Amino acid sequence: MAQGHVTGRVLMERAGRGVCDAVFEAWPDLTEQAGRACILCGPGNNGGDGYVVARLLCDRGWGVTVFALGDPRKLPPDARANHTQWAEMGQVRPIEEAQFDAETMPDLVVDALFGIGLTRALTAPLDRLAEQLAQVTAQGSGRVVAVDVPSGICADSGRALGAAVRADLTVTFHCFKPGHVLDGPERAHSSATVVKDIGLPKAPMTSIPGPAVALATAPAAEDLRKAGPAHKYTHGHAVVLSGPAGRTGAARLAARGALRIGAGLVTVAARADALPEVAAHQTAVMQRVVDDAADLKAFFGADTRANAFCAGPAMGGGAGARDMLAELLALKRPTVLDADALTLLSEDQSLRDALHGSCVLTPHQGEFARLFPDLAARYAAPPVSGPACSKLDVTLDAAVQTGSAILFKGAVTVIADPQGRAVVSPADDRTAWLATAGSGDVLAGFILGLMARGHAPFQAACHAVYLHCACARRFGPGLVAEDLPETLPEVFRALGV
Ligand SMILES: NC(=O)C1=CN([C@@H]2O[C@H](COP(=O)(O)OP(=O)(O)OC[C@H]3O[C@@H](n4cnc5c(N)ncnc54)[C@H](OP(=O)(O)O)[C@@H]3O)[C@@H](O)[C@H]2O)[C@@H](O)CC1
Ligand SMILES: Nc1ncnc2c1ncn2[C@@H]1O[C@H](COP(=O)(O)OP(=O)(O)O)[C@@H](O)[C@H]1O
Ligand SMILES: [K+]
Repeated sequence: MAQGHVTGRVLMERAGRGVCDAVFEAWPDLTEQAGRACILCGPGNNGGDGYVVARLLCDRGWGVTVFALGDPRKLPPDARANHTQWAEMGQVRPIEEAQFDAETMPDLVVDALFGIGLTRALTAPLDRLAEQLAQVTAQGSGRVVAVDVPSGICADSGRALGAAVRADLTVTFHCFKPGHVLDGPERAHSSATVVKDIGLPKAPMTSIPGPAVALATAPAAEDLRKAGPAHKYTHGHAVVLSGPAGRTGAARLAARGALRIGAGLVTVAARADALPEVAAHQTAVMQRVVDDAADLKAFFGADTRANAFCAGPAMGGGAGARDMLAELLALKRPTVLDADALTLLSEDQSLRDALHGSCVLTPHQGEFARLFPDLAARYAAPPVSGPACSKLDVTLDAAVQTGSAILFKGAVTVIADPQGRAVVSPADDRTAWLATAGSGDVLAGFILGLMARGHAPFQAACHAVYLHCACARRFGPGLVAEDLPETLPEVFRALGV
């Protein structure tokens, strides 16, 4: 397991030390007096990390019991060396003897059964142990720390391959793996995950391994700045197609988002009967009567200054909306497709065929399933072997299928483009406040505004998701959709824009 000039043995030592450090940082009460720990060690290098943790806790005076899966003589070399070192200090008992109940539960259980090498579901007695641990910790006894990944969870996807350890804390090394940040249809298997640096090259915590996959990062301030001798058209003209009277709120939210993110001009295009409603609520946003597809073509077909469009939020269905969408796609300009536009796309193959490389589709889970039933079924099927199908995989496939950028919303959002680039935006307690009516409409407006400003579709989508989450984090609890555009100036200032 050598990596450059650092030996695998050194990395394993650092990994074990990282686990101990993270445990005492997370639970300072455990530093007050030496406690009791139970370490579950697997047949690979994850188990090797476990033997290091056993030794380090023992050095601190802890009472340590180690249970091992399989024959330790068959461990890979670094893990075997750490097993040998531990065997001079304490016992190793077969995993079959392990069991957990509230009376005998130690202060700390270390899950070092499997890490990134898990290939299939846990079998007896491990599935039983995972279940016992979940029951005992749910009653408030003991704490479980997972080394690298909770055992039973696929590190590539975050999916449970059957039974899985439920950890209070997961300590991973060098950088997050996709499984730490993606969510699956199953419940989360770790309450918290921390990354410990083990001295490998490349800055930790900024990327996740795999082909061109990264965590969402802040846009560079200069990418968002307005400077120099510009006029409003330099920053683009964004157009939002509105729904009918009584349903214009979604388009107005998107328009406000586009304006705040810096589009030079924003127009809401609405049917004549809906226009007074739009006008009553907007000042800086312009309005234009667009009753049908012919109007759309007449007003915007030749006017190439209208350089980005958004269709879908509360737009409605039916033949009129369908024809409008067909006309819009024929313009081949940067276009965000959300909500009702996605439903129209899922019902009409000719619309789908008209998608192009300047489109961004922003489905939530239900819309994704309507648009891509095969991919959704693959994702929903309970996985039994690794690497399991992930939200990342299906978003990348959807981007290839449509030839457009796909932004798959949810607590965790994944953005992918047809060239195979992908970005994952992780969830936290603050971004959970984005689960409020209209926040998706604002996100569509953010993407629209950035595309109007000249950002390429994939980049606009990535920046918009980051800024959307940053607004939620900055505003905090109580957030409603209207707050998102109004928080953007503060977020811009914090980024140095
Ligand atoms: N990379 C690095 O730089 C560093 C890595 N480090 C550590 O190494 C860990 C990766 O180690 P690893 O590759 O040895 O894999 P690991 O997770 O121990 O499991 C493989 C073993 O499990 C077995 N097995 C799999 N599924 C099974 C099942 N359901 N039921 C039963 N058996 C099953 C599998 O057997 P097989 O599938 O071949 O039959 C094989 O024997 C990583 O997560 C981190 O903790 C750190 O030290 C820091 C530096
Ligand atoms: N736990 C969550 N569940 C659903 N959406 C969430 C969650 N956390 C954050 N979000 C974000 O909130 C937004 C909701 O958008 P959407 O589902 O289109 O709602 P709406 O149509 O009401 O605007 C998306 O950007 C999504 O990523
Ligand atoms: K583990």
